Amino acid sequence: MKMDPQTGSLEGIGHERRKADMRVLVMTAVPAERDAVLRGLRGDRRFDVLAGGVGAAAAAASTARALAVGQYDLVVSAGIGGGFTGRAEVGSLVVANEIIAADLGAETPDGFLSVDELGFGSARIQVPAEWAARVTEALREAGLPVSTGPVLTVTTVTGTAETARTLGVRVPGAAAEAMEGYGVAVAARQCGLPVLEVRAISNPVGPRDRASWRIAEALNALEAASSVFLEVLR
Ligand SMILES: O=C(O)c1cccc(C(=O)CC[C@H]2O[C@@H](n3cnc4c(=O)[nH]cnc43)[C@H](O)[C@@H]2O)c1
Repeated sequence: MKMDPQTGSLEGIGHERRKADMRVLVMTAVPAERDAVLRGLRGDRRFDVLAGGVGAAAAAASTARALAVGQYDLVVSAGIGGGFTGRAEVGSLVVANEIIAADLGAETPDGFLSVDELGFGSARIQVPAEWAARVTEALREAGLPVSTGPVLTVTTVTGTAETARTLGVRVPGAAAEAMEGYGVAVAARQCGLPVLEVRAISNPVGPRDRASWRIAEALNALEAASSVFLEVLR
């Protein structure tokens, strides 16, 4: 099946054909996330779900390897993540409208310069608006708390209020942070495929308190979201 990787447009493709043909690669970081997604997908053969490792480099390499051997129409980065206070609460879901490598750039005495500003490509990858809207709406209709916004990919989990503030200023409207989305998205883009990122929020972005992370709750939300993928990613 052919799809415009920028817009994700499926125009001209009949519903029945889409249903039959769509193949989706879901990339998580760790096995616990992969297993939550697999539970939600209930063995549907249109989806392959892999745990590609923590961080953008492992995610990009694992995604590229999977895309080299399989035929897919859509790539999804999925897992748990940190939520920006006031944008995404613990236990809720975030669907990315943009995937941003938030610390890819250069520090200067006058502040951070992104790779875009440095003239070395882009730290931002757009999610096709049609897909982001469709998935957000379906999750909401399923009764799951969900928001849409930029999801940041960071190399270091934020551990202070100051860094949380800095990131929020760097990317106005930032909804969540995680560590893999940009890597998955770069691999997908190089193969001409559209990408989505969905995060289940396990912790607030801010002062580190690992003991308070609600991982089980987030994995349950990820499982519930994945069961919605069955209906909407077709
Ligand atoms: O300990 C466990 O049982 C467990 C189960 C599932 C996942 C984990 C992880 O620690 C996954 C690491 C993964 O989580 C993302 N993440 C979560 N919160 C944040 C955050 O605040 N900032 C950045 N990344 C976050 C990240 O994508 C990691 O790959 C443990």
